[in-house]
Amino acid sequence: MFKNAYLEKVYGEVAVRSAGEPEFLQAVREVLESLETVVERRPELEKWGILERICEPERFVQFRVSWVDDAGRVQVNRGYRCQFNSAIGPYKGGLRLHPSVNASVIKFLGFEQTFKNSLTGLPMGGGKGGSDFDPKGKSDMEIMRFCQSFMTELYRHIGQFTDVPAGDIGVGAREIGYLFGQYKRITGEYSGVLTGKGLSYGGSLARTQATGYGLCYLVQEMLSCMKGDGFAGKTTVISGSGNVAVYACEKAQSLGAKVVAMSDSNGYIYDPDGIRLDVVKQIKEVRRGRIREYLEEVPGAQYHEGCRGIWTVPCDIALPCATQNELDEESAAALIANGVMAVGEGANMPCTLEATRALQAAGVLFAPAKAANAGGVATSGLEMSQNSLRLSWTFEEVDARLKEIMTGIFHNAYDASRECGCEGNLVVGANVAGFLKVADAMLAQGVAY
Ligand SMILES: NC(=O)C1=CN([C@@H]2O[C@H](COP(=O)(O)OP(=O)(O)OC[C@H]3O[C@@H](n4cnc5c(N)ncnc54)[C@H](O)[C@@H]3O)[C@@H](O)[C@H]2O)C=CC1
Ligand SMILES: O=C(O)CCC(=O)C(=O)O
Repeated sequence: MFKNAYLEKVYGEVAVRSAGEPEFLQAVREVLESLETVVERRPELEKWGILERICEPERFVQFRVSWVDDAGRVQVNRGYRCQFNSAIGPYKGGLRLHPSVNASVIKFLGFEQTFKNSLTGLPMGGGKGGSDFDPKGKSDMEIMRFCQSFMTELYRHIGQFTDVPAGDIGVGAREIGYLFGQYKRITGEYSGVLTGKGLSYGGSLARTQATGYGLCYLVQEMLSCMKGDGFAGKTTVISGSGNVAVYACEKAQSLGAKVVAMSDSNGYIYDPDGIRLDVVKQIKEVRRGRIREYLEEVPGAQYHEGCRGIWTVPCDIALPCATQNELDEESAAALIANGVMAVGEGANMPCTLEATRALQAAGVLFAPAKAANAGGVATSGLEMSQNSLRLSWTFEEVDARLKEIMTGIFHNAYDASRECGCEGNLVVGANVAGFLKVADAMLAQGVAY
């Protein structure tokens, strides 16, 4: 699998130590496969055990979260925080609430976050957390009690200078508000300990839009530099209908794309006239309903059960924005057969390794998640800066910085791919560029013995 013996050894050790953690091993393998030329050029990486260290979280906390439901019954969930790497700044990364959350998922997300945060150019280490709690169907009071109980343990592990969580799947402004309130209640401290906060208590303008907008800024730059093209006039398919998907749709449409399909975990809608985002926002952001309800407002659209079918919808640009491994080799084959031109990963690791390889081999432009969805955490970094300065920047100011950061990430990854001898392979480029900054900081900081 690896040409280089050091990479083979490191991956073998991780595979033994993390047996039973498939998502984590998938993420590690993808990064290590990108580092062949780097380890050849930099023997000090092996001497100082950088790869062994970078693949092992600095700290992994697992805890019980007990809370009382509306019927007065005690419920128990499992909470996690993985503090993966603090070489370039305090741990930073979201919290995910979803029944599929386990140690493997949290570790893969924390590992990816380390390199993604490095690519933003901002001083943030990598972390991730969450719980197997399922927010679907829970009342507002149940969500509040869960968040308060979760923070009652989490607060001792986080802080504005140590670890700054934010949202992810199942965690939006409402949950961040409950988490922040409980942190403040327990510690008596008013600080930028979380990002994605409401605007009335320290949140940043444009954080809500940032991941989706940022994805489109990077894809637009990739299309422009690598194909002399852009979103204008392109048929686009976006999976998911949560935070990332909704704002990717908004920006793609404003850049002239025609978005024809979106989905949730039950199925997808196809609207040949172009998705009406006001309807999707009403369903998802206001009513917290299901995507099939779109047909009540737009009877001319179609609804199909099952979410993978969305990749059979013909399109020029595909933006997977739902969850990990949602786009497999079969889906990639369908996209290629329909002439897809570019894929931009809005979700974390939405394409399987096989799907990524197939798309790249077919000459499809491919923007990997670490680069493409870094706009969310980059804007969280800007929220931290504003909190420290006790200032709020305008929407236009934050959006302009976001755009600059995303175009910078594209060029950084592109240049790194050229230096590695595989010009245009942004998977390799993003992994190498993200890795080198973290590795150099680890080398500079030494190893304790
Ligand atoms: N919110 C953020 O700022 C960032 C999020 N991400 C990633 O983007 C992805 C989406 O996150 P959010 O939009 O924040 O979550 P969200 O909770 O707002 O939305 C998730 C959406 O995906 C749908 N979904 C779940 N499983 C699905 C499946 N198998 N097929 C189709 N739809 C499915 C859900 O119904 C929901 O509409 C995740 O991978 C997350 O880690 C990455 C960077 C930043
Ligand atoms: O805004 C943040 O801190 C984290 C965003 C996130 O979870 C991600 O980039 O996957």
